[in-house]
Amino acid sequence: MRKVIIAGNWKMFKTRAETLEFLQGFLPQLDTTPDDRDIVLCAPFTDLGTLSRNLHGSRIQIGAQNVHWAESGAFTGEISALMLVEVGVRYVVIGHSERRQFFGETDETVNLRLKAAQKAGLIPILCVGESKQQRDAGETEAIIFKQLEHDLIDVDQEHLIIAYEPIWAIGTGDTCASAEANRVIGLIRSKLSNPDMTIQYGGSVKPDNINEIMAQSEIDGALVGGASLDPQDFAKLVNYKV
Ligand SMILES: O=C(CO)COP(=O)(O)O
Repeated sequence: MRKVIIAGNWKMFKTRAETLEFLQGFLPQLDTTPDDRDIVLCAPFTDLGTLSRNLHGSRIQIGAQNVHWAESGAFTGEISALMLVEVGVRYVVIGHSERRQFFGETDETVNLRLKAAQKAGLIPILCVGESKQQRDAGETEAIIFKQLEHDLIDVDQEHLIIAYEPIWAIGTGDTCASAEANRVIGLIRSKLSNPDMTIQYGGSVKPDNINEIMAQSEIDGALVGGASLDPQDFAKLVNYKV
């Protein structure tokens, strides 16, 4: 049985006060959430301690949005996997398209981060996906296969989640048709040594399309940006019905 994970990626949103306000609105709505799904919140570094203190004993697990590959060292501004583990983090997003696009992330550094995260006991959420230009040029499969081939060198596929996030669907409201997301995720699965890996879809997932997305046979969850910021919307997402 593949594990279903609904994860919020807060990106660079929410101060500590806003995080507490979110929890106040969201937590009471978890009472009716079926336990066949895991829930993860991937927050900015400065919110991780707040989440950890306030989610003790809760079913929500905590994720970060990046991690450096070295265990420690003179890397001003970076955070190590051990530092994340120490504040109660269990998951970490690696290779998000925003990091590949704006911060020089390459398949080589993604691979280093994946291995360092796993070594410390974190479960990476590896993001892959094509741009609009690549899709229009018919390169979707080639781009994703290339990402997987390089990113996964010597990576443990038993302790890994993949998120298929077509770049053109992120933050645009232009969701990938669920059948197409299902097709691409099926192709991703065919390249893996662990066929039971949880593979999420990400890109404009909202309360009004989550049921259709989760009804797809290959899709094991969602990585949600914008709609995870609102406690009512995120509650609707984790309470999806198929
Ligand atoms: O990038 C995403 C999640 O990592 C998706 O963002 P949106 O849900 O805002 O499109």
